[in-house]
Amino acid sequence: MTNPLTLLVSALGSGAVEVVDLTQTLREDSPTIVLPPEFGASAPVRIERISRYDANGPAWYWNNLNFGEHTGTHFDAPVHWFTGRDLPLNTVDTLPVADMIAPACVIDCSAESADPDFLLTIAHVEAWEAKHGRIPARSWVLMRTDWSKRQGAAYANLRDDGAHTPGPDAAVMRWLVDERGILGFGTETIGTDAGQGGHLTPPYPAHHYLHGAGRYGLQCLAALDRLPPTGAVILAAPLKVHEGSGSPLRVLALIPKE
Ligand SMILES: O=C(O)C(=O)c1ccccc1S
Ligand SMILES: [Mn+2]
Repeated sequence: MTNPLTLLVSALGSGAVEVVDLTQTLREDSPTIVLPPEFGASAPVRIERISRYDANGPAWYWNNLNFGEHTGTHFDAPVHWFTGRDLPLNTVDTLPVADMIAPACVIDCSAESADPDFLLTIAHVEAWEAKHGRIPARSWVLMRTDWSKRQGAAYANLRDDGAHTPGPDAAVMRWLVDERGILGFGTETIGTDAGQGGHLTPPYPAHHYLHGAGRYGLQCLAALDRLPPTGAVILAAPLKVHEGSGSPLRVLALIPKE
């Protein structure tokens, strides 16, 4: 039998499988989640040059990096939320590596997301399933909003009462986890939850139900408009940080070309 990895390498070489980068560049101006002022805050991204072929290092260029775990395009592990705090293998350094490669279902909510407070519901997902088939267990569900096309303040979309960005409602997150057994939920926005998700019941339902079931989140994704509704395979391997709750990472999609 042909080694399936040989087939994959051949398909990559011939262009039969395209690799798409779903990652936003991690920069000093990468936005971080804004929580109510009484809570701790993520550190801003710092890229501190150590040397660049100069007196501090004549033949080499390197930097010190300083950033919060939940910055830029990043991965949420179950330990990140209280509902997942006591689960086994719930940190980025212990979660099963087999979960780092998985298929994706992409739900296009780009039109609806003209309303920054749009919430994805079960009805939206059932309408998607009527066209594309049932969401397979252990799949990523990626909510395409085209929010990654926004720049600066329009991306964070902060108002006096916090961020206004689209996301899932509580019922759909419970349903995706309990009835479809998804591996995780991914968004283009700064959180897997809607910007006003703290006012839903339970608060931040994507975090609540995903991590309570030992499932994962991906945030600040890009280029979801380049993915088909089904058929893509996602590579998402967070940094192996001791007892980490999440990490910035490179997220890649393998897409079969017709
Ligand atoms: O996981 C995140 O980046 C995120 O959205 C978040 C981080 C910390 C506290 C609350 C939230 S809601
Ligand atoms: Mn996060």
